[in-house]
Amino acid sequence: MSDLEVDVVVIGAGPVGENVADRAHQQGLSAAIVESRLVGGECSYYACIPSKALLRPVDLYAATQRMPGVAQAVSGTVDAAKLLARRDEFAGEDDSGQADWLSGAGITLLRGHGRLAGERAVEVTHADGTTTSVAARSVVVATGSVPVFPPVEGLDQVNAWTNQEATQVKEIPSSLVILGGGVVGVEMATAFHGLGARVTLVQHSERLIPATEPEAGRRLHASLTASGVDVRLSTSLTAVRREGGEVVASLDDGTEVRAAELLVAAGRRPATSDLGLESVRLEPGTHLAADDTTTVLGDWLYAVGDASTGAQLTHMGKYQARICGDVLVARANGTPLGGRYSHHAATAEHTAVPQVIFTDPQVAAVGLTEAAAREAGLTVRAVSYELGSVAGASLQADGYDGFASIVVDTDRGVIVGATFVGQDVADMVHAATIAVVGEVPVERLWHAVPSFPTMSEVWLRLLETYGL
Ligand SMILES: Cc1cc2nc3c(=O)[nH]c(=O)nc-3n(C[C@H](O)[C@H](O)[C@H](O)COP(=O)(O)OP(=O)(O)OC[C@H]3O[C@@H](n4cnc5c(N)ncnc54)[C@H](O)[C@@H]3O)c2cc1C
Ligand SMILES: NC(=O)c1ccc[n+]([C@@H]2O[C@H](COP(=O)([O-])OP(=O)(O)OC[C@H]3O[C@@H](n4cnc5c(N)ncnc54)[C@H](O)[C@@H]3O)[C@@H](O)[C@H]2O)c1
Repeated sequence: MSDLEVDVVVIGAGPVGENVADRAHQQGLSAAIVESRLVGGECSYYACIPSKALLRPVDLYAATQRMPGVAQAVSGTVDAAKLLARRDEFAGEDDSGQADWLSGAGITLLRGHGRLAGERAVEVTHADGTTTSVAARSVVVATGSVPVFPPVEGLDQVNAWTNQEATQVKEIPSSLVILGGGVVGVEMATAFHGLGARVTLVQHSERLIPATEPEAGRRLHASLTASGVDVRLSTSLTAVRREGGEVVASLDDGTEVRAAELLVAAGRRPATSDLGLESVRLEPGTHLAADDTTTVLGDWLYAVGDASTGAQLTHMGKYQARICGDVLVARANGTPLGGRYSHHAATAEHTAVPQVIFTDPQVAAVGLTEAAAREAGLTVRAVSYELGSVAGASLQADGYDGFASIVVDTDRGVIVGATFVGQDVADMVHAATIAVVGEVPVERLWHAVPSFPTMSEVWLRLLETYGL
């Protein structure tokens, strides 16, 4: 006999888990959610929200420096204490508001560590050691991810920062070494450099943000370097030690870098090691392979968000969550599941994952890069255009540096990928997302006239460059 019986139990109350529980509950299913730390998850306290709260003032300041007449008005140094206080307003480590929201929504919150205990069963271990057993028609894993520590000598002995210490920083250190030039690495380099730290970024591959178009990494590299960040490409950290309070990082080019702190931003792994996966014959520590309906096993085990094989982004996790909630409801009601573009298939995971990297320049992209499209066997042609040559961009900032590119599937005449790099491009990617998801023929896009003088005029230039 279980302590609690519900239609659905979700393990992990990050943004993704919360959305599954809410979506299913709003359509009549009883739902419980298990959380071992803070309701709201990594995103709310240690990732998306605090990082963007740190980055926005840096971004704003950079923009003023490209505007004669304003640059002089905004002189002096950034008041880091005020910015950290503002960050705390967004991402203080208090989840009472989110917990209240759950209870107001009628979802049962179980605080503790959740583990699968066989099919359709979850055991929750609370902080005081007591347990609650939950029986559910469906179990959803939404446990998120944790940082990876590469095998570097001494790395586990220097109190290295992860994204948690970086985003919750109480005082800006005088200097910071960052291991990893992926998304976390470049965003945190931008934030900490802008807030006054001397930053060294170590990346073992030959470019920054390697998953994006190569030109995006090149422009970002040039900009970070010009602003004073010491970027070491094709370089690995071989050993690290603390000496007199400082971190001493030994690099494989024979040099050493000294800094007050070291941030590890070398990727993430799913938080599935201690989840009882062995009780249902799944491999602990692996990403849970979910199909397009978010189902992992039979009609009862589901996975969404960073713990699953989907994209590691909040908006994509929440998209999977909406699909998962609707699949749970359909199965509970005996309704057949719909197809590719129904509410029951996370189709965009394959074709149209958008992402914005909040650096200076911003990098906003959706769908496939040219290389990824070719690897997928598509026949494509990519064209690009200097954003600074568009009237809207040159009005936006003096010396505007940026570019846009589209990847066109020439067999079907539709865009399968787009990238925008430059100041204030974040919101431009959604138009591209609509074009990719809608599979709008480029001939039809010719009639989507961008307003003058906006940066979206680059769409017209891209289509002209393509040959329309
Ligand atoms: C520095 C940084 C910045 C980022 N910025 C962005 C951004 O700007 N935009 C974007 O889209 N994405 C961003 N991301 C990625 C984003 O944070 C993740 O994709 C998102 O948090 C995934 O949500 P989730 O709900 O799957 O997992 P999480 O947010 O990690 O939540 C999982 C929750 O499950 C709980 N949990 C884990 N195991 C158990 C268990 N066994 N029992 C009970 N509870 C458990 C955890 O305590 C946690 O609260 C960023 C990531 C980092 C590191
Ligand atoms: N704005 C956003 O959307 C945003 C912001 C931050 C994070 N995120 C998400 O969080 C996830 C994790 O980000 P991340 O930056 O930790 O991972 P990542 O996989 O994007 O980047 C890690 C980088 O570290 C490098 N690296 C790994 N081991 C190394 C080593 N030993 N020495 C030197 N370099 C090494 C890799 O080459 C890689 O480029 C990403 O998948 C991303 O989607 C998104």
